[in-house]
Amino acid sequence: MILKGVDVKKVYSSNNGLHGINFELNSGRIIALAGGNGAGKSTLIRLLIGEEEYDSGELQWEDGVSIKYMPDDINFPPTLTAFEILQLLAHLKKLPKSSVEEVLKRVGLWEHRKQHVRQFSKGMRQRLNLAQSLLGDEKLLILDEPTNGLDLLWIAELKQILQEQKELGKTILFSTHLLSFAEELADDVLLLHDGQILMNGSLEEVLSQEKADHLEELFMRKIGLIRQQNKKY
Ligand SMILES: Nc1ncnc2c1ncn2[C@@H]1O[C@H](COP(=O)(O)OP(=O)(O)OP(=O)(O)O)[C@@H](O)[C@H]1O
Repeated sequence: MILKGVDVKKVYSSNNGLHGINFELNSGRIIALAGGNGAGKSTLIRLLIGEEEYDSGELQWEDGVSIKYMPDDINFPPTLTAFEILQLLAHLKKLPKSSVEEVLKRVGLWEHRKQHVRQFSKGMRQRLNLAQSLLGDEKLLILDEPTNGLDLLWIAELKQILQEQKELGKTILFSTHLLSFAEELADDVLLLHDGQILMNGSLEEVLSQEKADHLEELFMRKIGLIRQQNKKY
């Protein structure tokens, strides 16, 4: 297990956030952190990468976990080229120059490496964002809504890229509100709703336990139940 979350609580003044969640993330898996708007996905990611402190509870990390993060948006310096940006990052991390070429080729930006980032489309910026997250050999790769701005071809390519990263021995956690995407890619799922966990475990187990064919069906069923319960009180 790479991480165990015990009663992790982070509540904002709005009374929203994460209300004491318990979960387990297993190593070497692709994990979907799924849920609708305001479910608490970004909040959890901020706690995992240490950008924010939790109010109470505990994150019990396996020894020596290093994290690489792909934010949902990066403001790259607009006057630098894609190559210059990645070269700078590789230099800071003492990575070989060849790693820059490798990741730029993998995200289809090698031909555009000499272009300034301000000329990039949203999808190209997102692929550069993905490329920076692929530089290095951190054990855990956390991606915040990685499909944002990607077209159908690149969403398919993203799935392959993340599978390749898993084959390299990494653990991958990605957030999404697209349950079909989560289902196509993930081994495990952590499904949040209103700062609570609806489901956590292997996708196969979760679906068979709940006798559902798809995550969406299961999600709608659970949400329906929650709404009914709330009506009663
Ligand atoms: N800094 C903050 N101050 C107050 N409330 C916050 C803050 N950050 C998040 N929240 C609230 O916490 C809840 C969870 O937000 P979060 O951004 O984690 O959800 P999310 O699952 O990432 O949603 P989305 O898919 O819309 O990005 C929301 O109700 C949000 O309004």
